[in-house]
Amino acid sequence: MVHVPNIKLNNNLTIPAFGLGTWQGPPGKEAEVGLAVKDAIDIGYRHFDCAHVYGNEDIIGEAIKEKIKEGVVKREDLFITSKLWVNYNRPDLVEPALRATLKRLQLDYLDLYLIHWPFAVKAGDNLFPSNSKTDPTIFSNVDYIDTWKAMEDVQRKGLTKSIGISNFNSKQIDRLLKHATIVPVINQVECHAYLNQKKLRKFCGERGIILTAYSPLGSPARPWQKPGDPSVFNDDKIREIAQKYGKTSAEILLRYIVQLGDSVIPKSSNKERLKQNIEVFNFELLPEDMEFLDTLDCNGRICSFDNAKDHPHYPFSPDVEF
Ligand SMILES: NC(=O)C1=CN([C@@H]2O[C@H](COP(=O)(O)OP(=O)(O)OC[C@H]3O[C@@H](n4cnc5c(N)ncnc54)[C@H](OP(=O)(O)O)[C@@H]3O)[C@@H](O)[C@H]2O)C=CC1
Ligand SMILES: O=C1CO[C@H](CO)[C@@H](O)[C@@H]1O
Repeated sequence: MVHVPNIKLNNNLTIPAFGLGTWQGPPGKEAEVGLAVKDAIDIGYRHFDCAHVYGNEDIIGEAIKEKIKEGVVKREDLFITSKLWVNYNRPDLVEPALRATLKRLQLDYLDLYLIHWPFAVKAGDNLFPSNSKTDPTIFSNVDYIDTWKAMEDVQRKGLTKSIGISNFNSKQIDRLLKHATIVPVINQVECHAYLNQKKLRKFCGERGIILTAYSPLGSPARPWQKPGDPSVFNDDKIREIAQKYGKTSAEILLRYIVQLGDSVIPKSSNKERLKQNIEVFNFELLPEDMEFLDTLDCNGRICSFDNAKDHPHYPFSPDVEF
């Protein structure tokens, strides 16, 4: 069984440094995730990153239930994250949204619940509200501070062990901390060799917040990819380092994040790749290779949610450095 180290959170709980991403990019592939979760549990994965918007919490819930029933794991061995989608950021919708997630996952509590994005869209059950196919998204002006207060309430009620944020920038975190009673344990952000988040990691670390790195392989199957987009996954320089260690590019990219100290959540639905990915704890990159990988940073963000760029709580405006 693979041994995955834990990272200590600011509330003295821990998060496994490695987990499985469950966002299935291409539509129609939702069912694959059930098999992937079951394979992953057999391999030794204990940390699963879910979200309402991924549309597969029910399938993941079934897979987890099956593995608990088989006696392979107990609920308390698992670390399950989910995220509040932006149509439920209004404070009175947070608890019902979390309860619906728990129902789909067939769980009594989450280990971690995250605000998925700091901006909100029109409240209601439509995840992507717009007036027509060509119209832009209908946004709302819910303040993430008010959402956070409701997140604190659901933690107090025991519906989740910890709460955190995702896609928040440094200014938003500072503002949140001025109003928060509970400090977020995690900021889940895009992080890979083209966007290594050095400044945000330091900033969050000084405030007791750990980063979880999403799209650590550069999300090579993301639906909005265009031909010619830069690809960290296919970078020749990473391939060269991989050859030097007798590893794959994926292993080098994942080991890089692990050595930066984040929790990392690559997605795979392939049993061999699930095994390969979690074995990044059995080798180490030399300091000179870490330094070289640092030089590849080029602010290469791929998950930028451009639709929301004019929203006052959009996190990636050019006027905010990190
Ligand atoms: N908070 C947020 O806003 C966001 C969170 N996330 C979370 O982060 C997770 C990971 O990010 P994601 O965007 O999915 O992308 P990743 O960077 O994890 O890349 C996943 C892709 O890489 C392929 N892959 C995985 N392992 C290997 C390997 N060893 N060799 C070759 N190819 C490999 C997978 O294909 P295959 O399945 O065929 O192996 C899949 O197509 C998501 O699933 C989600 O849980 C992601 C985006 C935004
Ligand atoms: O986690 C994510 C992946 O999918 C979503 C869209 O469908 C993204 O917006 C999001 O941040």
